[in-house]
Amino acid sequence: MVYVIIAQWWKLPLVAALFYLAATRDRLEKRNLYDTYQPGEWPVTTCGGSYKTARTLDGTCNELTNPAMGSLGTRFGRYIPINNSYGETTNLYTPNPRTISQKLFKRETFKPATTVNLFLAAWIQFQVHDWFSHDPNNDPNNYLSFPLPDDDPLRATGQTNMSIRRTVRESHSGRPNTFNNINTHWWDLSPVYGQDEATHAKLRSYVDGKMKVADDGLLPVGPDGRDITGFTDNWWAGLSLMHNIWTKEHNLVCDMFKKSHPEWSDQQLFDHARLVTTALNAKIHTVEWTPALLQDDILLAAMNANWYGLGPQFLQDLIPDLHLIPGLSEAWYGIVGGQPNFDGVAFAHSEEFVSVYRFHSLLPDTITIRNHADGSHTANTYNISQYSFANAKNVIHNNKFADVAYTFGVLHNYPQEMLSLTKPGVDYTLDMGAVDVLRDRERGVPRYNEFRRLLSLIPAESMADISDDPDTVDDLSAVYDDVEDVDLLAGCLAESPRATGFAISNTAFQVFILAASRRLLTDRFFTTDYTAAVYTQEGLDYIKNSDFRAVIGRTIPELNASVHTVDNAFKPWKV
Ligand code: HEM
Repeated sequence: MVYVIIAQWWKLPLVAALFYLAATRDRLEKRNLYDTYQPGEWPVTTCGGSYKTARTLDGTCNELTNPAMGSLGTRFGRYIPINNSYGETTNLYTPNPRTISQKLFKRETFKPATTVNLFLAAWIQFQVHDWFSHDPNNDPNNYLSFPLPDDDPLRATGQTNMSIRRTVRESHSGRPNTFNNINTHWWDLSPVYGQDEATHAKLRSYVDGKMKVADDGLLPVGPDGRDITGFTDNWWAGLSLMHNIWTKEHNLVCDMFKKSHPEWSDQQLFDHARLVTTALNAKIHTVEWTPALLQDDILLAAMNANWYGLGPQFLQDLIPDLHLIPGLSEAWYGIVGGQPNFDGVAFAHSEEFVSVYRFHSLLPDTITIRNHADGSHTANTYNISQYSFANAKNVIHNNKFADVAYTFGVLHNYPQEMLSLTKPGVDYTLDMGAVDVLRDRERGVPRYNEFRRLLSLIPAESMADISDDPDTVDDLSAVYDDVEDVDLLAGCLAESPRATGFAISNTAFQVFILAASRRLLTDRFFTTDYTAAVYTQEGLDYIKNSDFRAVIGRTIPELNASVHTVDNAFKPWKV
């Protein structure tokens, strides 16, 4: 099939745009999926227990022809050819990552986003932790180190260099380094449930399938000041909120199943509740979160098609899916409940996928808690260090839980980023802008223009091709001598025009197109086993009839009215 690159595809009429996005996805699936395991390298795993009808803790035994696929600790894949994925060496520090952070990422003026609330940021980091993480401790014996620019304000303190630990990696002869995902790749709510027996055992009450909560109904807090839950790296109040909400939701689903299946064991209740809670989370991300981030009619239709299919429900009900023509079947009935498709490559998240989720600019400098009853501001304001890591507990436990959640629902201020972060256990201050840039270079994610070429987009010939805003072009030109040097993150943040309503660039969007379908299409529990036999009909109906407003309303009943003032819980609630 001939593929013509249409730079501003969002200007096409709806149906033509949907065809174009489908063709783009098909092209990306054919050209941009690469396994970093060579034949014979995949770990060997055997399956036991209830793996056929329940998700395993470590993600093994989802794809039964390769039970290690997507499991805890396996390698990231790539969306670019393996030979293009060598980490940078000669230009690793050029231009200086600190210059990019200070000159391009540090915003001087306040830029409020008025169309989404703070749940949007908390939600995506929660999902990111479900999908991936590199080893947060990195390599204590191996540092990346570069001199600070001459005019850097940090020089006044006597500091001359900036150092960060290298990512933990595996070296191979004759091919690029690979990096392991310390989480399961599957979309399985592992941050809530834990991914190893020891962690998981601490989280379970072992009564009626439920997860442990303290007397106040919230997650217990551990001696390190963080909630006792499955994954707490880069912890902050937003993550605590998400983990509490989804733990409560799991327990409510257990109540539902306990009523209809009083004979079920604790484990049966847990397994079914996990399946339902996990699928509901994936559905909300697909048909609510993504359309809130990318507020565009074409995108809304495309995301709904991924989950529900384009066919009207009554026709889908009349004619069961016979899976006769796979592509057509998926378009008409949706991915969920259909046949899996790996496009010949084992499922794994990719380094390029990690790169486009570097959304640190979504974080607010301060959060002022508001009273959910009347919208008034309380006296409790927290800056980043006060709402992050162990301090997150002060936000959650020194305020009413409903007030914190309400604040996230109505807050829509996204001012500056965190360019001097102190992380417990890390012996240096993190400039997250510089770190984000350097990590991509270290892990062999190409610079902006090369990335575009490899993902079938037209590369920029000059800085003016990246942005149609003259000030942005000037800023880029002040830092980069050559358009080929522009880093992926810098280019994506600068890129315009964008599709109407899009909070991300069209370049980053290519990765979304590929990954959004793939993480559903390759998972047995979203495809062949998304059935009443595995989930129960009650479970499938529960997923179908719920949205994020329903989850918030159920888990924090005080907010049921507030969250229903909007048609999508990620849009600012009306005060
Ligand atoms: C206060 C909240 C947050 C803190 C304290 C935080 C901190 C960090 C730190 C310390 C790292 C690792 C840096 C390194 O590579 O050495 C990191 C990585 C990352 N963060 Fe955040 N972050 C926060 C919020 C967010 C949010 C809202 C997102 C949105 C998606 C996000 C996305 C990422 C991604 C994609 C990575 C790369 C992960 C990897 O390398 O596997 N973070 N963050």
